[in-house]
Amino acid sequence: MSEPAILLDNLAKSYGAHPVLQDVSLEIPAGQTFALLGRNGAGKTTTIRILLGLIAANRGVVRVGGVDPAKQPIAVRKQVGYLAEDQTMYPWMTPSELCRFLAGFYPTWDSAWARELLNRFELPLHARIGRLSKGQTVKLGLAAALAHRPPIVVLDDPAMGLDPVARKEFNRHLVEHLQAEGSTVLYSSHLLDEVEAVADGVAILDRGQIVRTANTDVLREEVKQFVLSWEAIAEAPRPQRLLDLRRHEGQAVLITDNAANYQRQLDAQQIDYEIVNLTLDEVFEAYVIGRPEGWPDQPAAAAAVSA
Ligand SMILES: Nc1ncnc2c1ncn2[C@@H]1O[C@H](COP(=O)(O)OP(=O)(O)OP(=O)(O)O)[C@@H](O)[C@H]1O
Repeated sequence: MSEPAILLDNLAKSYGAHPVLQDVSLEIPAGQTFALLGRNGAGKTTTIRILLGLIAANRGVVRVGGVDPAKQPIAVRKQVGYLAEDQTMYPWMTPSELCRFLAGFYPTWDSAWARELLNRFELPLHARIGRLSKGQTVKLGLAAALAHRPPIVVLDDPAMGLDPVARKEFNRHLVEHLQAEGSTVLYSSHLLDEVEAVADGVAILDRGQIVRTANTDVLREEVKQFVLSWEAIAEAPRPQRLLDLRRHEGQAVLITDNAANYQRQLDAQQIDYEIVNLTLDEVFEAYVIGRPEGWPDQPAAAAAVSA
């Protein structure tokens, strides 16, 4: 098998005594678009900054295009197009001047491609960057990240602060680019619905740990909601991997990421249930805010627990 474009193995990072990443492992094959999902403070930016060699991990192996960013940060930056969460660009420059400036740093800078990206994103070439809207600034950041034709693209929450239409437009540009270039993309976000249209795979990061890595189709297939009567739940088996359990209007509403297996178990016991497909947003919520506690052992306990 060929080497993954991005590899993290057993990564750990603390700020002082505060652990931020613990045992983070991830492999992104070349050519894939991968979303790193997590709530605010989950550790997405920290992971990305380690990947780019901007900060060092305390433990673990990191390889970007086969290179260790802690040892060769410049070699990594040359093959990565990076859009930072909080990009600071010189406000007095124009997009056209910024491109000329950046071209000096990247031997592979493609001026014709840069110009085409600026046109495609409908950016004014000669307006001061400080005068651009938030959406235009993000698009300029994307153009700057892509214009040296990097094999790997890392985007830290690129759609943050954009309105829904601008986010869709941004994603459309991104998808078009990906189809044209075949780059590997790591994309951090907490906007699931949009990620769904773009990503081949996702990793869900929760409080510094990866709680699930999967292809988006697999996630939708494996993670489902079951609704059964609260009385039935006392007789029903507890799902092997229960992510959430709520009581709602006399019914048990539960989410498991082993849906096919649980369905077989319920069928075998002839327990009535309804099965509900979830959006990627709901899947994400089940992993990061699901509460699997409160499974009743006996009918008496079942009557006592309520959401
Ligand atoms: N330089 C720093 N010093 C101390 N703590 C930090 C530093 N940078 C980040 N942290 C802490 O590390 C944790 C993870 O932060 P990080 O920015 O990686 O999260 P994130 O998932 O990118 O969040 P967001 O979606 O809000 O950008 C947070 O608790 C944050 O306060």
